Amino acid sequence: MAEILDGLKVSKEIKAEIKAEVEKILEGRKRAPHLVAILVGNNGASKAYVNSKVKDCEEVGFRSSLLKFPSTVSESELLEKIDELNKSKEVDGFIVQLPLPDQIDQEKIIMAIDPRKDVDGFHPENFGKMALEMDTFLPATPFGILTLLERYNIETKGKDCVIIGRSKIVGRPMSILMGRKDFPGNSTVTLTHSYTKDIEEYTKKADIVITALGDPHFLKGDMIKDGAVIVDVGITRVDDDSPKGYYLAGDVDFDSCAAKASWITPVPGGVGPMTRAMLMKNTIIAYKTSVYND
Ligand SMILES: Nc1nc2c(c(=O)[nH]1)N[C@@H](CN(C=O)c1ccc(C(=O)N[C@@H](CCC(=O)O)C(=O)O)cc1)CN2
Repeated sequence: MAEILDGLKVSKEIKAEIKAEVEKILEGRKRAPHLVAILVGNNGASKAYVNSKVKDCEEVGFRSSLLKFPSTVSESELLEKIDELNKSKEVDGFIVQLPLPDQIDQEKIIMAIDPRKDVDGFHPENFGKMALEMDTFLPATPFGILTLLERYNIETKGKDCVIIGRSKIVGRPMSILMGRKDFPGNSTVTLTHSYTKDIEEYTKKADIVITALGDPHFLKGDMIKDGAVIVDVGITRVDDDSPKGYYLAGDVDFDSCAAKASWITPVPGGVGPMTRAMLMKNTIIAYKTSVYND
């Protein structure tokens, strides 16, 4: 039976470490780190994620601002706001919550963010630096997974790692990070996706499987090998009769995989809270490296 990679517990530890760091910083400086979040539209999950990021800021002692725009907002309005945030001496980092409505070109928005304030690590300059093993902001979800593996001392060196899903914010950066020359990394990585002929052929041989496809209960126990490490990034809201009206489903069929794996992340309480904690980490890095906060 697998042991749990407890993202909720580790995220609390990380936030406590950041809080202590902020308290120390504030002894000698004028202002707290400031994170701004831009939320466009009414997507229920996006609203919940952004609100939880604001709550995390309060918890660690950051200042936060939530800027809400209607789903009809124009691209130029958003670009104007981004320009303002780029120039502001009061803002250390900001994020634009994804996904964005269809009329907005996501790439244009990401390209407009000053890489020094891009605490999501999505700007091509930061993505490139990540690939080149240079110091930069790592995208929060992959950063969270690496940190979770590190805190549980999961060996990744020389392991076969299969990633399912090649999204720009999770699967693709994760595939780069797992193959980098630092810890945790040094894995042999296979990035599988919708055109992979037989995913099972890969997952059955993998020491580490990271699923990020958003297909509830996709990965079953008979698709993995004994002792594998299973990391579940998927969080899908599935409608049900509960008071909330939905439950959260991971990509992993938890019971059948937990029976065979050595380590496994739960949903909720695994990768999600780690994503939030690493955004706080990136924000304090942005604050410390900012030219404006002395
Ligand atoms: N600008 C960004 N947009 C999006 C990102 C991102 O990193 N930057 N990632 C995802 C969503 N995401 C962060 O924004 C995110 C996902 C999940 C969680 C989380 O805490 N999940 C909890 C369950 C929460 C719930 O009850 O719904 C868990 O898994 O335990 C936080 C953030 C897409 N967009």
